[in-house]
Amino acid sequence: MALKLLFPFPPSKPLRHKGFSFSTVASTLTLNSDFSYGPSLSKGHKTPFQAQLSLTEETLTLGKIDERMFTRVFDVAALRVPAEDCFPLENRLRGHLLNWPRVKNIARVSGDEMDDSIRRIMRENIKDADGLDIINRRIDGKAEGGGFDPVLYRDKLAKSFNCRGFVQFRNLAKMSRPKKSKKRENGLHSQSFRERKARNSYDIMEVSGCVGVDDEDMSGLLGEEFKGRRWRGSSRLLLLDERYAYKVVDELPPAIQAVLREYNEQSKRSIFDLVQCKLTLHYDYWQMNEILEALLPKGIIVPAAFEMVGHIAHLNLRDEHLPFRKLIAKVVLDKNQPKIQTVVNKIDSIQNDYRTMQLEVLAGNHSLVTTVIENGLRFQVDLATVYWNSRLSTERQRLVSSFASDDIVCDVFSGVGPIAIAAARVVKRVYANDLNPSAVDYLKGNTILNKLERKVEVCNMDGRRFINAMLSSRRLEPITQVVMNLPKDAVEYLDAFRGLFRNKPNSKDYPLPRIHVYGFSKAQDPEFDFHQKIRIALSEVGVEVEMHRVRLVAPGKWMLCGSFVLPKSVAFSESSVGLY
Ligand SMILES: C[S@@+](CC[C@H](N)C(=O)[O-])C[C@H]1O[C@@H](n2cnc3c(N)ncnc32)[C@H](O)[C@@H]1O
Repeated sequence: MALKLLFPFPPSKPLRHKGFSFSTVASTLTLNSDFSYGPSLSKGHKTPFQAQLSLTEETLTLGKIDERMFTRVFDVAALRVPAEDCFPLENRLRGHLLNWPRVKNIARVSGDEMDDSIRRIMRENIKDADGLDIINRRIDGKAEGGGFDPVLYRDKLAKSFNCRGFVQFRNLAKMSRPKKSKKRENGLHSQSFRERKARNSYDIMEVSGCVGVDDEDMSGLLGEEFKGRRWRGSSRLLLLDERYAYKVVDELPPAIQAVLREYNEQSKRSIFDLVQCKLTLHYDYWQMNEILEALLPKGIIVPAAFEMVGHIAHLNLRDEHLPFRKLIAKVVLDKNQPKIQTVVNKIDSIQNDYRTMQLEVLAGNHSLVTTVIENGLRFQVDLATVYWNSRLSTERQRLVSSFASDDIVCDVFSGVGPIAIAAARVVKRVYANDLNPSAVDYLKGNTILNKLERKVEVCNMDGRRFINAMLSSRRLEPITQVVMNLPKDAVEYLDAFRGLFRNKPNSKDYPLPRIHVYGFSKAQDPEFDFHQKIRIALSEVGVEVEMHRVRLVAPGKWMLCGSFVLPKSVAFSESSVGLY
């Protein structure tokens, strides 16, 4: 956070208190009736320019936000203290300092810094009222005998050059001028978020006036003889709690009064002032919900959450939000960059075979290809063509943690491979399949991305055919785990296991796989309901199923995982279901 402090404005109307003199600050302040702690858009005051700004149709429907509308100015009191006393005092005054989120309570004062070597020279040379003139002459290289001090020389050079070259010799300056960059438009709203973030300037503060000590007075630092001179030495502002914004010293808590008294009386170098500042908070300061609350029409619930898939924010907006979807997306993007680069909204519920979503890109770049990191693995996905759901990450972890190193896993509906590839880290071998050719392409890519391609064999066929091929094959090692993660339909595929083992050699001793099948249930007793569905699909009553509730996908609708060992009666059944 950088605080830009402009001061001092000439104080008006002096007050007096026990040896200190104070000034009130001329202000156009309108006190607000919002007494909650901390800054808010409804507190503070707007600049006269802002008063002319209003919400436009463009803002609401196209999401073109004039960020200047969100600038708010707050009056804050501060102690202006010598820089070196700042940290001890911060500790001592804890509880009395400003405690606003993301606002530091120590503020830098522009031009407050004095180089140590200058300080030393000041001490050594300034013995009388002409001392400053001597210093000035030394800076300008006109000092008698002394020559340049390296620090002062550097200072002088800094005045002759700037980043574009020589300040005074324009032709020479051209030679050292950096390449032209695009001229920035005027106004904060035109700067990109990154630029401002880089400069850490989401809150900018100005000192509106200085109460107590004449700013031209240097006597505190250099002794009485320098009263009335310009320089004051390094200082910082300790921002006081918002309760003290309009207080004079008499009204401050004893702890602060004691500090002021102590330092002003004891220290000859004291520059302790009570000053009144204007703390200006900009668009970047405010949180997503605060901005949306201010922008959306009253009565509309502010969307509070979104799902993140790599760099993509995935909104699930209600109908009432749809007219403002671009505005909402713009705020989501602004407030979550650079993590979020694209904001999309789901247009329709998932209905197609490949379980892909219909998405509308609302803000940011239009690429729906992203990389997701899940449990230390990297997955490339294209949300336009494949299925992905980050909310299932815990479930995938739970499932894979039940696998052993000698397992051979079949993932029937593997998508881009979050289960198959995670399993490949643990087990001996994985066979992964998906009907969607695009998912299979990404699956192959992801096995390589995670350096597990040698452990994963990828297939692109219908699930039923895959089950048949894998489990009835005589060439393959026995499959020990089968994952069927297609909650809408997977249970319907269980009949594919009927009779698959009847032709195996030594069939009666053949190890039977453990099947993990996913499904939904809206029933009162979801476990019972899903168990019934499994029994019916297997045409077998005596099957013991271990049930796990994965998550509530909609009010009253559970996603479940049923795990069971394929019953012998099903595996060796004489009747089998054909491939249709
Ligand atoms: C719910 S997704 C699960 C993907 C993956 N297991 C995951 O956790 O991300 C279901 C997947 O099954 C695939 N699918 C749908 N019908 C299929 C079928 N008949 N045979 C094989 N795969 C199918 C879809 O393309 C989709 O990738």
